[in-house]
Amino acid sequence: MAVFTEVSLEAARPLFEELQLGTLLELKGIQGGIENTNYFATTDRGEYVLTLFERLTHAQLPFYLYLMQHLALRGIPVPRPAANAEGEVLFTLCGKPAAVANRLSGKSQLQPQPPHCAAVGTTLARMHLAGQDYEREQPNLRGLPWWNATAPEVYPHMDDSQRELLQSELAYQNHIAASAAYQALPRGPVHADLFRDNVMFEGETLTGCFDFYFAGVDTWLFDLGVCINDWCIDLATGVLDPVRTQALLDAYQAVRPLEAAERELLPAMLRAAALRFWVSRLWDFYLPREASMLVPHDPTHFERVLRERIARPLTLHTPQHA
Ligand SMILES: Nc1ncnc2c1ncn2[C@@H]1O[C@H](COP(=O)(O)OP(=O)(O)O)[C@@H](O)[C@H]1O
Ligand SMILES: N[C@@H](CCOP(=O)(O)O)C(=O)O
Repeated sequence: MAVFTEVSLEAARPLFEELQLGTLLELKGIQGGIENTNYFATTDRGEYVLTLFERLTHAQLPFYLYLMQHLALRGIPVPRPAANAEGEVLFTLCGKPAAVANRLSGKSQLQPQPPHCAAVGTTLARMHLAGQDYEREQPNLRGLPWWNATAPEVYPHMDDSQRELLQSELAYQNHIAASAAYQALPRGPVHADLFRDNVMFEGETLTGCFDFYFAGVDTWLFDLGVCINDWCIDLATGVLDPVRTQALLDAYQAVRPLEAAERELLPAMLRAAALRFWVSRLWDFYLPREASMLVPHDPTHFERVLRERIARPLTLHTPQHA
């Protein structure tokens, strides 16, 4: 379910009028999603998505919504939040922060093939470059400081071998983060959660990326690691599929070739990306927030991925176009 707040046509109509999106004809609750209330909205002008934010506050949302607007204006396929005459994109509906964006066509590709991975690589690199001149600042709130703060909360729930792995990986990532090579990595606003379920395709054409609510400023390489760890793996084992990995990396590098330091640190960032989702899944699993509607994902998946990245670091091949 993903309609936590019921919205009537009458309640939503004034917002669509203010946004000059036409007369609202239909609202249909979207069943996917676990965090927000989402409706497909039909007006006499087109198809939109109405989102009521159930967790994020009015103060937190502008970074994400204006980032989506910034990227959409630069031709990146992301939902563009509709603005009123004053340029505002964040509103209040039924007592919740709310926004309206265009509806993306297509559907998620949950069994990606090399062309899908290549499309993700191309779009990710274009997104990174397009975000360079975004002016709002917010760190990745699920970055190293959060992992360091959260690990002690989950240690009591782990067995010895898991705790040792988490402790040693955190020590390794703190060491990497302090290095000159890491600090020189290019960075900017990153999606930070561009998993299979956050991208739409029509056939092999990528039609949109959505769910920017974990975005923040971080290294572009970390974002690349997040994508590879989801799009290019065998989900049962966590093992990287060499063909899909190469397809994603080649496509990314055809738009933005990796710098020498990035090539060197990619194995470390693949580990960082696995650690990030292992920690968040452990936290969601063992310390569910009161009244949370979130259904926790399996933490052992990313424990497996992390062990795999440590055991078999990725070796980079020369890109096809070089
Ligand atoms: N702009 C959009 N265009 C088309 N479908 C969308 C759009 N935004 C969200 N959706 C649909 O709504 C579902 C839930 O959205 P998501 O952002 O993942 O919600 P949640 O934040 O609750 O997890 C997605 O799986 C997708 O099917
Ligand atoms: N991709 C994350 C969970 C983030 O939730 P989302 O549904 O908002 O993308 C994970 O797999 O742990």
